[in-house]
Amino acid sequence: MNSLEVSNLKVWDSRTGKVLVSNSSFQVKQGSCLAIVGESGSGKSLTCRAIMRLNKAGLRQSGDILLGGVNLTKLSEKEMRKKRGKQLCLIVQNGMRAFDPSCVVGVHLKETLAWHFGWSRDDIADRMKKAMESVMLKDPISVMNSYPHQLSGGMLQRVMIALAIVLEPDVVIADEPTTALDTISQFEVIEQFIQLRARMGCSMIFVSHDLAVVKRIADEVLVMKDGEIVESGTTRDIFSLARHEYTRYLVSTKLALNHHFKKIMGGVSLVDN
Ligand SMILES: Nc1ncnc2c1ncn2[C@@H]1O[C@H](COP(=O)(O)OP(=O)(O)OP(=O)(O)O)[C@@H](O)[C@H]1O
Repeated sequence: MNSLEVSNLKVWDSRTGKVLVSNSSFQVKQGSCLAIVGESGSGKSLTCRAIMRLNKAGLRQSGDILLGGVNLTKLSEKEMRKKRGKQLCLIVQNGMRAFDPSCVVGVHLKETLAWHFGWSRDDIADRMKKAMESVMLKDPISVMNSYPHQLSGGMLQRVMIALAIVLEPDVVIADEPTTALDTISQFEVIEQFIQLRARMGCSMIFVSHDLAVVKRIADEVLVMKDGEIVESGTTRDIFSLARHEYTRYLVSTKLALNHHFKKIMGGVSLVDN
């Protein structure tokens, strides 16, 4: 069964008429993780934001997006707002952008959860504390009382994952969630994403330019180039039997990089090849 079905998605710039994502169709199976890969500017973020219906005002979109059978493109903005967070959760690259810089993190979390569930302040604090502890945020109370700029990028991403644990969405969309992090935080945050999926059984779209991460986390892969899907398949097939020249280029570049890394690290590998 599919959690999410995207059919003939097109995104274009209404001012210039330029098509930025064209005729894109794909599905995310219940409980599985679909990675979207491709070079910068290939349309990965626009695709994610189109699913959330959060692209900038100058951009238009057409096509159908079914979430659990409900066509999101037919919903009013009010109905869509109820879906965001509770059923469809977007975790972005820069955690700072997800939070209001003028409020401590706890305010944002309480507002989001009170709006979706109407829980009491104590209930929210209790649930968030447990979720934060489960993603290795050691002092949840101090995290909730901190302004976003007082927390590291890795901590902010973990707060977002903790929020997703409490919201229990059907689909989590993670748009390059580790790109802005240092290597150790990247590793830790990826582990939390893997655990999030294992624990909640949610479906996931994971955008990354890092094929080692994709290999670790994704069941299926979608390769985008210039706003089009050029190839899709299981992660195993994409890495071993890529048909499209561009996919082969991506995979071979990664393997060459890994080979180099292995050489300078004396045998430690970034990705199994
Ligand atoms: N608001 C906008 N108005 C016009 N063009 C845009 C807008 N946002 C993005 N684009 C263009 O759409 C194309 C796809 O952008 P998108 O952000 O989806 O790329 P991406 O694959 O996510 O890249 P990256 O890996 O760098 O994040 C790019 O050429 C970009 O310049």
